[in-house]
Amino acid sequence: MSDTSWLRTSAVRSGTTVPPAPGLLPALVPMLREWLPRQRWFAGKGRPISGLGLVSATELLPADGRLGTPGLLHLLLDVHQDVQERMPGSGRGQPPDTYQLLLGTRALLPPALAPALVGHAVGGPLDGLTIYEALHDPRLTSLLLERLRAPGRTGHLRFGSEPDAAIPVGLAPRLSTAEQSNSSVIYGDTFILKLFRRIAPGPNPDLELSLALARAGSRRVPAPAAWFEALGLYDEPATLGVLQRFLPGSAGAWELALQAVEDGTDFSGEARALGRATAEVHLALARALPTSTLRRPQIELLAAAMAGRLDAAAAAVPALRPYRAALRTAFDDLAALGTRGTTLAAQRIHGDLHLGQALRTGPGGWVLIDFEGEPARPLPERRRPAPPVQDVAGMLRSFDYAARHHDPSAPGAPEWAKTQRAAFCAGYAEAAGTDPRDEPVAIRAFETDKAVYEVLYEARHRPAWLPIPMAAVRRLAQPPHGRTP
Ligand SMILES: Nc1ncnc2c1ncn2[C@@H]1O[C@H](COP(=O)(O)OP(=O)(O)O)[C@@H](O)[C@H]1O
Ligand SMILES: O=P(O)(O)O[C@H]1O[C@H](CO)[C@@H](O[C@H]2O[C@H](CO)[C@@H](O)[C@H](O)[C@H]2O)[C@H](O)[C@H]1O
Repeated sequence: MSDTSWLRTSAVRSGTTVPPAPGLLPALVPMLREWLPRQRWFAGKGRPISGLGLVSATELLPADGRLGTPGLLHLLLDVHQDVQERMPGSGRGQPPDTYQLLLGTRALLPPALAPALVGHAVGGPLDGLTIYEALHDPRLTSLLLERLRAPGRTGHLRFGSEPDAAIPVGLAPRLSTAEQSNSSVIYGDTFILKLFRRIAPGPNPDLELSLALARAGSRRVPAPAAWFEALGLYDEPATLGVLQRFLPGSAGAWELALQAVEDGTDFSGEARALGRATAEVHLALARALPTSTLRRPQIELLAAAMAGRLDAAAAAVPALRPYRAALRTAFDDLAALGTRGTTLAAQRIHGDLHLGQALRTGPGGWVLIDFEGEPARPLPERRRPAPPVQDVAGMLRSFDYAARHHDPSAPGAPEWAKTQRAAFCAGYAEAAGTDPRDEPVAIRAFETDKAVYEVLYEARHRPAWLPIPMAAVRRLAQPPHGRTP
């Protein structure tokens, strides 16, 4: 029998490593070690886990040990991994990543885990309890919604909501099957709860920006209704989850674009509308949140960071190495802008804009989601004002992805992508009053930076997709001529 006393602990300070003493957590550790890397949202794939440390454990529903009665355990867990290049800036002494886990605990036999939960066991029995991924258990995800309906604290968890959020009782939950970096539960086609998997101190921009936009009256984002965060563990609260309006029947821009490529139908009207929507979001963000001006030192720093990311990506992905010098010129040209006295306007932006982040609620009715920024970058960096052309470049890259998805070397791909890219920029210019194509140096630098990120991302997560950003790398390595796209 294992000791479950740690289950009653409301929090353990960060930095505590799992003691090699008897107890449920030490017994759970080998199972989590094996289970974590198999999860879609686990960002540290390919690097061995060298240690796990408990940051906090909160029982949202105590496991009382009665047969079949589930308990809900909220864990924040530090995952230490052997150092290997991951993103620039990472090196020896790299801090652990903190992950959020929601675990169901159920006494077994009889009844054993319901068939729907069997494939989601983490392990056990430990102290008579089987441990499983709670998000597959509707009893537990319903409980989570109930908790969000009632603002207040449980241990180190604080639940908050918008004053006018009307969250009905009894909405049926289902776990989203979308390929995503986090985990989402949909409640009755009315709300969607995103649970951030990798946690950092400070407001998560997905909540921060969508709340600012919704409060400013923007209809280009699903309005947040409630959220929860970890308190008292870091200098600042850490956002753990956000409940937003679900857009039933919406269609993803990525799927619509792929369909258009396959059918050979025109997508430029939608691309133009998407450009307008992006510009509207940028204008609203610039009004609602702080802006800044990037001058020579900041522009040089920006270019140096891009060059650093290129070096780190080239170290990790050999296919990138022959293009490194040529790609580098894009960043040198950006730095030269600063040297010549050009300034760049910076503001809060989406930070990881691509077709997968836009949902269409009707013809031309685009809504943007997932304002988290690039998940691999540190949170303070993701919250810093940046030139809005970064988002434009992200979307331009995405049209290229859609064009090459079926066949990376399809002869029609460059032309299809070029048409959509031009339409997107035209739509953006209509709403913003400034045309991103008038900033070719910045666009090329950001596009190159994004393509480099994608090479690393695909090498890690979807090696079969690597030829898509590699085609862009070859294009971007050519000397620039004139306006983009
Ligand atoms: N408000 C919403 N309404 C409808 N579907 C949504 C909504 N928010 C997210 N989704 C769906 O969930 C998927 C994943 O959401 P996203 O915020 O991008 O998660 P992640 O950051 O984990 O990648 C989206 O691609 C979309 O299909
Ligand atoms: O949506 P996420 O926040 O999880 O973003 C990550 O995953 C994306 C893929 O799911 C990745 O996007 C890349 O692939 C897309 C097609 O699947 C394509 O539309 C994008 O242009 C391309 O960058 C994104 O980079 C990554 O951060």
